[in-house]
Amino acid sequence: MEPSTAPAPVAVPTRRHYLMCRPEHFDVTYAINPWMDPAAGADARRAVAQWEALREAYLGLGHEVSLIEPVPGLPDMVFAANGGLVVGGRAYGARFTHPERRAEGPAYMDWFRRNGFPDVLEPAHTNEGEGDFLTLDRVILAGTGFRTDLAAHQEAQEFLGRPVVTLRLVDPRFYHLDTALFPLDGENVAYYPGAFSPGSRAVLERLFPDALIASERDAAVLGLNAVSDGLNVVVNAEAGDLIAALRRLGRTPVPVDLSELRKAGGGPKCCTLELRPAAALP
Ligand SMILES: CN(C)C(=N)NCCC[C@H](N)C(=O)O
Repeated sequence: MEPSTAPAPVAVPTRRHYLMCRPEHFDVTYAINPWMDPAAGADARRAVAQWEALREAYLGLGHEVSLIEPVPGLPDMVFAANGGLVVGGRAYGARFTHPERRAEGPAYMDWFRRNGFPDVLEPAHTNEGEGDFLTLDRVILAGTGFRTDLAAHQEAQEFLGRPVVTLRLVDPRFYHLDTALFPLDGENVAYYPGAFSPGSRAVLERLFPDALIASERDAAVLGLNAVSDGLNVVVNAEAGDLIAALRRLGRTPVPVDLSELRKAGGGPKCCTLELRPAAALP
């Protein structure tokens, strides 16, 4: 972890609205990323207990949490972040890469339409929602390389009217952008450089000269799959160096144990889709 020389900015939390999906049907029955081992499976009861603690953490921080009904036969549906991208009250739907998850896209789009987000774009291009689109005040950062197509970056930009900056992922362990980077607030990010192509690393250095640079050790426990409200950072408890660095930056880490969900390759952010109403961003 590189020490920060810049004075810590004053961190201000804002109240968020999250969508989550209880992992009632969670299991590891197929392998679509290097974290998944169907022979080992997973324990849905343990996953539900860990997920409940995550939901409690958000409620304890004063955030609103809405729930989508889990669908039998869709064990990865708990990873709500992949279900779409909601910015300015508009919902850009997901279109999953792997057939095993394809039915999740319409399920989430249906939820958006029925729950106050009628302006939904059914995507023409493959994209896995907030797994590969991370929203800051001025730009949306977008990952490609493993799941989300480059053409989806354009599609999201046109639909949402916000600049989308493409970042290329190169390490299969970090197959979604939100495994390798998270917004600390509306203007700055934390990331693991090894997950990105040289050109994308240069882009990140230009855009975020004061970024928090995370180690491979923290990235390898999905420490960067974290959720910040501007002050409080809900983060995998095993990411010790990252947690210490957040404290030094004046942030409040909120460690959680999602080790059961990590068996499918997910962490706190994967379980959390932010619903940004119109006028929530500058
Ligand atoms: C953004 N991230 C990392 C996630 N939302 N990950 C969860 C997806 C896990 C699922 N088994 C898959 O491979 O699609």
